[in-house]
Amino acid sequence: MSLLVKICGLSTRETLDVALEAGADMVGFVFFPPSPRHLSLEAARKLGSRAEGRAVKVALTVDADDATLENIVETLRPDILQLHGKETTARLRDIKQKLALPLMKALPVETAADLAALPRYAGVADRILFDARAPKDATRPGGLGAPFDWHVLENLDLALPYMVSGGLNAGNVAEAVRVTRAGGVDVSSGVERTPGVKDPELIRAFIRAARATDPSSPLPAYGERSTAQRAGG
Ligand SMILES: O=C(O)c1ccccc1NCC(=O)[C@H](O)[C@H](O)COP(=O)(O)O
Repeated sequence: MSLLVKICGLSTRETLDVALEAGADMVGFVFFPPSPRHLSLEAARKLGSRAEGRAVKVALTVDADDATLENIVETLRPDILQLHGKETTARLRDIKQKLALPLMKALPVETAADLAALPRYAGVADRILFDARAPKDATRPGGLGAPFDWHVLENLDLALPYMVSGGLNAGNVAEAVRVTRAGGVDVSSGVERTPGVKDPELIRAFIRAARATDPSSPLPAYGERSTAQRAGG
């Protein structure tokens, strides 16, 4: 199956269009006020309708309560929820039962010990996102532009679809895929000129570099599978 490419933290119509036209499979929208990529619900409504049917819409939240999630689902109409906080497996089951959407659980990685959390989440999440663990003094748990040691995942044997993120860019994405054998890649800082400001050429370069790692799919992978298939794995 071809590599899934996610551009995360999109917040303008122009850069969303660039990501969609360049063939991103997934487009991520951040709902976390301390983030420079945070979206208002009204902006989410507009960007969500623009992306409808053209890529998997990912709503990214951090330990959000039910009301916040319900508002996001109503306005963005996401295909999958990315839970990027300390959400427990019980909370994932609760969200699944209430919202009936696929869940991608972000797991912070610094050392191999961080993989201990994987078995319990693999039993309830639909996808796993391995992201670089944020420093203790970070203002947000992701989107920090720093990679983790991908070799931590080199012997991973996981039936669940998983993506890798953290400090990716056009220059290192091929190595990240080679070492981790991830089925998807996710980038935010690596396609920005300044935090929260996506750059069209960096978006295009990243997607080209990611596609080049998978000669079986020179074309954008999005058209090959339904939105639901991409969202759920
Ligand atoms: O992007 C953010 O601002 C963010 C804020 C709070 C929680 C998660 C966040 N991003 C999560 C993502 O999926 C990022 O794409 C991922 O962490 C990679 O980010 P980067 O290292 O900047 O490419």
